[in-house]
Amino acid sequence: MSSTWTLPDDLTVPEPVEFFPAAGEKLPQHWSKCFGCGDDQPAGMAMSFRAGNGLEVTGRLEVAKKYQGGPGVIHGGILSTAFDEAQGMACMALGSPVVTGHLEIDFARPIPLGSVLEFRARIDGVVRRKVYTSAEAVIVEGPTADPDTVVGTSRGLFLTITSEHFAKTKEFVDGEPTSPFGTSSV
Ligand SMILES: CCCCCCCC/C=C\CCCCCCCC(=O)SCCNC(=O)CCNC(=O)[C@H](O)C(C)(C)COP(=O)(O)OP(=O)(O)OC[C@H]1O[C@@H](n2cnc3c(N)ncnc32)[C@H](O)[C@@H]1OP(=O)(O)O
Repeated sequence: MSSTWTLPDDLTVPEPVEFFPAAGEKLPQHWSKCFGCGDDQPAGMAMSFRAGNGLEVTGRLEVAKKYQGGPGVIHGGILSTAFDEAQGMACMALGSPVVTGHLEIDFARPIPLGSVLEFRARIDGVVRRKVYTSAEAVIVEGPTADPDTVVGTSRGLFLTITSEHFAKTKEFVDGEPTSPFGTSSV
């Protein structure tokens, strides 16, 4: 791995908000039209998430045949999207919407089509509006499944935002969302 990623000295580690689900419970979608997790997005990746301990979440992705990059393996952009989603969902523990500012991925092992990936993502700490996150992925089902072998890692900086952030792009939403703005923040 080659990276300039470093955690700042003034990092603080927040407590999850009180309405964040308990460990093992499902997380709500942040936005039903989301390509990563929305159930109102037929073309999407349909990722699902559960709360972990503290500031960690776990996510699940079934690697469909349409996600192919090289012969028989996942496209790197799909894996990057899944990390983006997983680390964004970890930020739900703050109770504030976020967007990705910076994301960097290491692709450690080939991931065959038909695998089921588990993502373990967490908030490492915050500085003002900056949320530092990291994650790993393992294959939990499929021909090369091994929950102890990390197949990809990621580090990402997310920024907390207000609902104003999406005011200018609201008119471009495709169709009527099943979960409206206001209840679904990003
Ligand atoms: C239990 C129920 C809970 C319910 C509530 C929870 C709701 C759900 C919560 C969460 C789920 C989310 C799941 C999402 C998953 C998918 C996410 C995506 O894919 S998002 C799409 C891609 N990203 C964009 O489209 C952003 C585009 N970029 C921007 O809009 C801006 O650049 C933005 C907002 C990122 C920053 O702009 P500025 O004007 O607001 O802020 P400035 O002043 O520039 O920066 C603030 C600080 O951040 C640093 N910064 C900003 N960008 C940086 C970067 N790229 N690298 C390093 N530092 C950066 C700056 O240096 C500054 O640092 P200094 O405070 O001064 O120390």
